[in-house]
Amino acid sequence: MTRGLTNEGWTNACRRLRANVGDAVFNAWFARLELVSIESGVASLSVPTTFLKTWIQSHYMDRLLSVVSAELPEVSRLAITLRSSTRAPVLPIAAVEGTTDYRATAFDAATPSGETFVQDNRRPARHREKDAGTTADGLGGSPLDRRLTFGTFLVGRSNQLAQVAAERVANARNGDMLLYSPLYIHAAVGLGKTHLLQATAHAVAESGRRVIYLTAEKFMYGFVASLKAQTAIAFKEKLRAIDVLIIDDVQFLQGKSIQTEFCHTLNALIDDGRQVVIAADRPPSELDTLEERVRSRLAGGLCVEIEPLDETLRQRIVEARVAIAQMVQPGFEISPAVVAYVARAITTNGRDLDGAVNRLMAHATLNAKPHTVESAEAAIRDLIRTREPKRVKIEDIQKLVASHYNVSRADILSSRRTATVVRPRQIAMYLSKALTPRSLPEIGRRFGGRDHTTVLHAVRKIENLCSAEAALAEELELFKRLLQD
Ligand SMILES: Nc1ncnc2c1ncn2[C@@H]1O[C@H](COP(=O)(O)OP(=O)(O)OP(=O)(O)O)[C@@H](O)[C@H]1O
Repeated sequence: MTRGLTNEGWTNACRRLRANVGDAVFNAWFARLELVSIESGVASLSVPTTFLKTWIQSHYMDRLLSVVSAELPEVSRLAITLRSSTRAPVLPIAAVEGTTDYRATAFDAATPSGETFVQDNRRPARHREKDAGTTADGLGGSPLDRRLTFGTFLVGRSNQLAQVAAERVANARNGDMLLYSPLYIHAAVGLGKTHLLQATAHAVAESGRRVIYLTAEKFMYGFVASLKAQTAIAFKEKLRAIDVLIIDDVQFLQGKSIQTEFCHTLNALIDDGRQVVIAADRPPSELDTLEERVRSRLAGGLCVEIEPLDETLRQRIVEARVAIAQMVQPGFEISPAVVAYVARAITTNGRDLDGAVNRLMAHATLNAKPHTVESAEAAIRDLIRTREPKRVKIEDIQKLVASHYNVSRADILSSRRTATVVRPRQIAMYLSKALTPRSLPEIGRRFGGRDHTTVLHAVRKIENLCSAEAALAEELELFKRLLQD
């Protein structure tokens, strides 16, 4: 059987299983199950934890075998194995190996103007992204990526303030009164800091002003190299002679003498009315490795955060990426339903959205047919797992705990006091307190109208048991992960 058919069979088997056991149980126990191989009638399936492996083996082997063999008739036995958390799943991902970085394909191959870029794919992804493109400026700054402009930066509620501030900086003219310097932009990974900083650098350069964009790493490297070559004074003068200094990833700035130099440069530029723009993955007050005076100087201008991308913005980013991908692969079609699905499923950041479109493109080529929501789901399944913890519902906690302990949700809500029901009920109450913002009285109400003191007693009891019973502690950890995934 070809890999494409095997993938399809596996996806269908998962769908059957979901229909068979229901969404809550499927999500709890099977969402992380992956097909590794089929050899001599044995389908090898992997899971990430021993607990899941044991649970599936002791409760679901028959049902699992029946759905798998119904879709993949060559399978007569199953083997559940443990996979390492770092290894990439073998199927279906192996089929698109080497193409997971979206920029290495669509975004690299063509810009909206059709321009082609060359890039060294052997360099680590992080550096490749920051240093992609070829327009190194004459001042020894980090190279700018020509694709990262204001034109390609999509604006939504989460990044509007940062975008407006950056554009103001970019549009200012020498001699204008500075509104804020430094402009400090912070955000979690992949939310567009580098994009915005490089867009600013492009726009400033186009206006004829002198701009330098440096990663903190490059700043450190440049300073140390100039010290070695005894050209430190020239290095400082060069930096202080520019109109706009842009430093990315300032959280990586290390070393006392480097920080002192950095602080001098900041002071010299800001005091002289020049613009400084900084980005980091946290606010200045949390830059623990930086000296206090550097932190306070960084906090002295305008500090804005890019917040997680909302669904509408994610959808627009996916649409834009698909449009670029279509320049490379004209037959590549993604239906609005699939775009909406990707935007809903990938909640983490722009980089993961890039990765998802890249996956879809590779899978579409492989399968030679347009994606359905189901095939898209299978193609990007492992990317979805890296998303932020979701809001947990008390009802989901009750369902999961009940299914784990082989009792019904009605038992948990009932007034039954047998040990087989009391313990799951207390665990579910404990998890409700730990994973939701609900108050004790609210939790009590949601557990069959119990008093808040009953909930408090349950929470304390499970906390105490956890310190004595390692197995219970491990089980609770797993529940938490399953519920938040
Ligand atoms: N608003 C946006 N519009 C268009 N593309 C975006 C937007 N936000 C993020 N992206 C894209 O998401 C990817 C990651 O963005 P970027 O590299 O700028 O993130 P970052 O915040 O600098 O991440 P890191 O902290 O890892 O350096 C890039 O391909 C970028 O173009």
